[in-house]
Amino acid sequence: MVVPYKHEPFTDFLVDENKRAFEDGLKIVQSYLNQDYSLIIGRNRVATKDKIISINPANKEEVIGTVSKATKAHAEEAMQIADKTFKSWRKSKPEMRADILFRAAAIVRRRKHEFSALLVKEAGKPWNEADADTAEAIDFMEYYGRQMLKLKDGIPVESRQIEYNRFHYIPLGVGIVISPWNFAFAIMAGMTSAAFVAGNTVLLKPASTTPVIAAKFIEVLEEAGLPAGVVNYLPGSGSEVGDYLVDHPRTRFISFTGSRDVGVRIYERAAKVHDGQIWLKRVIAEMGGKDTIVVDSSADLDLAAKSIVASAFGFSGQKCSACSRAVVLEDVYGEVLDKVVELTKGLTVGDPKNRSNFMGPVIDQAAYEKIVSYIEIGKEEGNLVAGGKADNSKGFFIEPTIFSDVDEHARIMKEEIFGPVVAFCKARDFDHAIEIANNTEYGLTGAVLTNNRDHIEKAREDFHVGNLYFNRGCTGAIVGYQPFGGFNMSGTDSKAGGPDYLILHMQAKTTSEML
Ligand SMILES: NC(=O)c1ccc[n+]([C@@H]2O[C@H](COP(=O)([O-])OP(=O)(O)OC[C@H]3O[C@@H](n4cnc5c(N)ncnc54)[C@H](O)[C@@H]3O)[C@@H](O)[C@H]2O)c1
Ligand SMILES: N[C@@H](CCC=O)C(=O)O
Repeated sequence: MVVPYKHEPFTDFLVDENKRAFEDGLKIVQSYLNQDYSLIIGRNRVATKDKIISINPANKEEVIGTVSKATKAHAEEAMQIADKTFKSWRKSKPEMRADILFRAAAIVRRRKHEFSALLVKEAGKPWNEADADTAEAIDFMEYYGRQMLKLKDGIPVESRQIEYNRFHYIPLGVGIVISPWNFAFAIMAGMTSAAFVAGNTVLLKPASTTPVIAAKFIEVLEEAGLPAGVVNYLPGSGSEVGDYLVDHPRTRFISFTGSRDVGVRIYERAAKVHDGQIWLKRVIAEMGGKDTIVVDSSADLDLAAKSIVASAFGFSGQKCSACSRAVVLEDVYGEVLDKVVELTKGLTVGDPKNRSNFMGPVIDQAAYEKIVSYIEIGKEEGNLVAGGKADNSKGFFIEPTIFSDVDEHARIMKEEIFGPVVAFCKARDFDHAIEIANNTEYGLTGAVLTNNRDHIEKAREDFHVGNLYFNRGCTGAIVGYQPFGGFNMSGTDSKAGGPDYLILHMQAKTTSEML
């Protein structure tokens, strides 16, 4: 009997023992920096000449690892293996597949701080953010394993006396999992786990900035007993390997998390039926956000300020759920802004290997340039009241930045920046605040700070986001507690870590036997 699911607790780093354990994790990771990682295609480790070099975004000189880079030929070989493996894997017992996930979760839990330390180095995550990423990876494995056990016998349907009807779920086939770098462990592991525990085989293309954590995850799956060929590891260029696999006629589904533009491209390409293709591909896409915290006149303003700061600047604002817009009712606007500026001035930015730094770097040069260009746009569109400086001499560091008095239609109020930049906008009244909150093409997360019950109910009905929070920040959904995913251009309305997520990786079959 499997014990009921509970989310993995976060580590309290004020406890000396935990702090030391994390420092040990950093030492372990340091001992295996700069190793070479091969592609994994079926049973074969395939080393290529062309490499992806994963670097530490806080220290560009430090190489985390070199990773073989798949070509289209490797993608084709992996597709054939995955397709062949599907023939046996689809018949494997769901209990066995779930057990592999439970074992994998246990292995990661035992090496938790090592995995988090790797995220500090490879993704530039501060300790607490890295700890939460690893905890979420564990949660996804534990949760999806249990969901599979719930779904394995299907759902009861009615039968007449002359017949026996059954309704159960069967897997889809080969799935392409394309994951982002920002939850380099949790999202990559969650998408992969959901796909294979449902009985599919997988070609995993991790983000090119964080391929090493994905390689380590595959090692864990192997140790947990996952047969060769079920999950194949194929780092490579999105436009080359990604397009090839998305277009492939044997691809049955694509599970993608990343930016709006790449998501739309995949969605469009997947809609085309290629020669030899005998199904319509399914696309599960989780995309960007432009997330808003609304502060009502009745709110606890200290709580509001803390929530904005944590949601805007945690992990340097590089969360799809990050608060990049604070919409504040005019009578409390000045007070909230002052409090947020004050808290922000106390934040430290630096190498996340030192626990004292609240914020680390942004992920790479391209992200750095994009964010800096939005800071320049912000200077035209609002008043710079905190931060604004950036330094990429050693790593990609950008100060937490606040713009005040930004018009509701300004670009920094509409476009995803994906960095530590928040725009403040004044609302006339609560209805106006919700109108502003809904005025982007996204619909991922949002929060409302209020003590007005009518306003809570209005927001519940009219604030059109997949994850809406009251009297807290807008980041930090927990698997199984706050299923996560957005509306409109934030994706295909799926909910990762929710009770209906696994079904997206399966198809329902009805059988009816005459008695
Ligand atoms: N909704 C969510 O749950 C969620 C979660 C995390 C991140 N995100 C979003 O992800 C973005 C940040 O992540 P990112 O920078 O890694 O996104 P990205 O779109 O640049 O890349 C995501 C993945 O797609 C791959 N890719 C790139 N071009 C491709 C192509 N033509 N075909 C197939 N694959 C291709 C990349 O290599 C990477 O593995 C932000 O927009 C953020 O909001 C959304
Ligand atoms: N699930 C995470 C965000 C994932 C996207 O980056 C959160 O709720 O903050």
